[in-house]
Amino acid sequence: MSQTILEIKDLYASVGETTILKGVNLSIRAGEIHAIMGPNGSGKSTLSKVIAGHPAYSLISGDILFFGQSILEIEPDERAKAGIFLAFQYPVEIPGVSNSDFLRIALNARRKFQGLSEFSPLEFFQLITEKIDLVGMQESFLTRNVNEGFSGGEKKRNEILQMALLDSKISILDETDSGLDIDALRVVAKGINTLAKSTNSIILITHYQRLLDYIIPDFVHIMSNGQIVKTGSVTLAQDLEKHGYDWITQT
Ligand SMILES: Nc1ncnc2c1ncn2[C@@H]1O[C@H](COP(=O)(O)OP(=O)(O)OP(=O)(O)O)[C@@H](O)[C@H]1O
Repeated sequence: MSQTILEIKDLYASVGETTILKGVNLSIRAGEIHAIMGPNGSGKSTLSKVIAGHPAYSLISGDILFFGQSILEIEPDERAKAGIFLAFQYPVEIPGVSNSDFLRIALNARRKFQGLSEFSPLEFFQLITEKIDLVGMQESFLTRNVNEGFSGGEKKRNEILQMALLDSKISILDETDSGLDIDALRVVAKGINTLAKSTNSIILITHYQRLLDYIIPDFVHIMSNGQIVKTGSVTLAQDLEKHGYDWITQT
């Protein structure tokens, strides 16, 4: 059986006085793709941010193990360098920083952590020109400031470009499909499928079954009120599309 990359044990987390995650359990092995669906406000993004170590969220109890080691005391940037990647639902703009510099610095920080040599700007340029093809992005996006003036869909592609470069162990893609037109959805899904390997794992947070026509998950989880209330195969997403979330609470 393949190695467990991420294990979430009975996780409770809050924002201020409000408890949002109320006992999440999830285990993800190498080579697996997991989709997380669920109604608005059920805690999907919160779960992704807690895994990444976002400082706005406080852990109440439970644990998050990455390759068997608790990461609760590890800073967000160290989690990223160790191979936890989060593609944001709302990617941020960084004025004054070119996309190319940002991506090179992020990649070199990860490589340094891995004990690998850092890429020079020229070496990086050769690598990035291969990777932009994967997400169907034009070279001109590299010299623009990070996400500044990018359309919604372009920002999402840029997140997948980061994923392609960083070669993380677990990539959490929070509503990467929202804002993508039909052609872009196909391109991005193809890119994600290319990046899915037997040595890494992917969590797709999505509202739409159509994404799962292109990227077939091994498991579909439904989150409701801060917990995973149902787990199944891709047919669970198809059933949801037909019957809506009320069907879950009635079954
Ligand atoms: N920083 C915050 N401050 C206050 N409330 C928050 C914060 N982050 C999350 N919440 C609340 O926690 C609940 C869960 O939010 P979350 O974004 O995790 O849901 P979601 O399942 O991802 O929703 P959606 O499908 O709409 O993106 C919501 O009620 C939200 O308002």
